[in-house]
Amino acid sequence: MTHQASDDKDKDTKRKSGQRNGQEQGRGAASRGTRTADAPAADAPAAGVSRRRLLGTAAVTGAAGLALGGAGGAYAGAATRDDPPTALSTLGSGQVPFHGVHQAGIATPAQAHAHLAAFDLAAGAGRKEATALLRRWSHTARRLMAGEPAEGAPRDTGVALDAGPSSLTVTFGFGRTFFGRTGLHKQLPAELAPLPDFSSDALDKERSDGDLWIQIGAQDALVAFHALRALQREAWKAATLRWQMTGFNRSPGATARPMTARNLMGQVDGTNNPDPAVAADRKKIFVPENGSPSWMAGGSYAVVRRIRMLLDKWDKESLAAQEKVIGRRKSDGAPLSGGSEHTKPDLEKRSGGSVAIAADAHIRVSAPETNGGAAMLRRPFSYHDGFREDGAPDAGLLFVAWQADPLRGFVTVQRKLDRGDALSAFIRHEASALFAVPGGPREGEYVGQRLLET
Ligand SMILES: C=CC1=C(C)c2cc3[nH]c(cc4nc(cc5[nH]c(cc1n2)c(C)c5CCC(=O)O)C(CCC(=O)O)=C4C)c(C)c3C=C
Ligand SMILES: [Fe+2]
Repeated sequence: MTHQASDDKDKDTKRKSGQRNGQEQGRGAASRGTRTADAPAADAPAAGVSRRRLLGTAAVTGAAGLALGGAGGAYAGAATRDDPPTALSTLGSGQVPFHGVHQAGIATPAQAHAHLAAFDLAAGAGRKEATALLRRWSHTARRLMAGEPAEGAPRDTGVALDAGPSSLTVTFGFGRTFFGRTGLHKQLPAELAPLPDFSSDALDKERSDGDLWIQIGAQDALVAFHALRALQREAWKAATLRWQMTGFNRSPGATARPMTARNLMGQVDGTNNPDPAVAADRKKIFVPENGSPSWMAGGSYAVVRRIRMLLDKWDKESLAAQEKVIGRRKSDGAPLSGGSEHTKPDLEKRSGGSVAIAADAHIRVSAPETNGGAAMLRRPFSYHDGFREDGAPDAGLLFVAWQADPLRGFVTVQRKLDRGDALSAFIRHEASALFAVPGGPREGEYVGQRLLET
């Protein structure tokens, strides 16, 4: 992570810096062409990709066999000069639409590269400046997601030239403090009430909260950085960076077949998530069309937690002990009650005189069944920001949880985890934020228009 306001401070013991897992990348990030903002894309490269059409064929490059991580995740074979020209990659051509019922970057399968950034409105900036900023940011996000260069002043940096849109998504949110600073108190959703304190919190206020939030995801690191930089520059004098965190996930094509991602503890992470394609699950993730406040229709609330993993401690545990902490097998993510990864955990099952999934196992304590149905869509990214003075990696999870109501999602579950999760001994919650993420913009709209023009 970088922290604009306190670069020097970062050199202290903490080495400040941000996650993910979730649904499998290989399942299609690369194979996704155009898709709706809330659904995975089809295979075909997006029509009209204009920044740079990804036609890098073997013939063009003169380097036959440069098969870069194709969609389905198959490892590149040893191609020969006689092979027919092959598109260098479908990875770059993946395009996610900016417009839609929901903003992109929520139901979109998590990409390999991410930036999370929070901004505060500058002193003296109010609703007018915020409105102009959201207009600028939306204009640029739409262009970049379509593979076009930024066109606002200052001019495009060129960092993403030659690359396709690479499934870039840019998602915007509003923090609680935004409403006071813009005089929009009456529009403040009750759901943005501050998160309660949890006993295991060790939060750094400087890396928490913020008036505005941007989540950027892309299958290419340069495309992701390009978007971050373009949006930061366009903040101009209206807003300044409060904190920024960089995250990553497995690259599409790294596994031979689509698989759920792993986190930096080595666990299969993201198995039991609500499915945005299922209507009943969608209700848990998104505010309904007739929801309140009306400007949040189709929106969602994002809880962001930077959770450092105590990896030196974790890595010393035996495999059996690690599996007991989570309640799942490390090799394939199967529940300890038996079956394979997607078998429903049997919380009652006993083996050898005790429950197969321990009373304090993470999946028991966090399961909707033990939390009155509370659920959230976890869409995290891993982070690694170097090493601390004691030699331990400054690494963990940028935990991003999406829900229609944080009280019925994150808060309920975290209260329970705080009291009795075996995983707590191996993690530290270091930063926290909650953002209202409005629904997706319709054609011709900018993000947040229904809030800012009420
Ligand atoms: C408050 C919510 C949660 C926090 C914070 C959290 C942190 C956290 N989790 C893992 C690793 C895994 N979590 C898994 C499942 C899981 N976790 C939560 C919630 C929080 N996790 C839920 C609701 C669930 C699903 C429970 C269920 O219904 O089965 C798993 C198992 C695989 C999976 O389903 O994804 C792992 C592994 C880490 C490492 C972590 C903090 C660093
Ligand atoms: Fe978890």
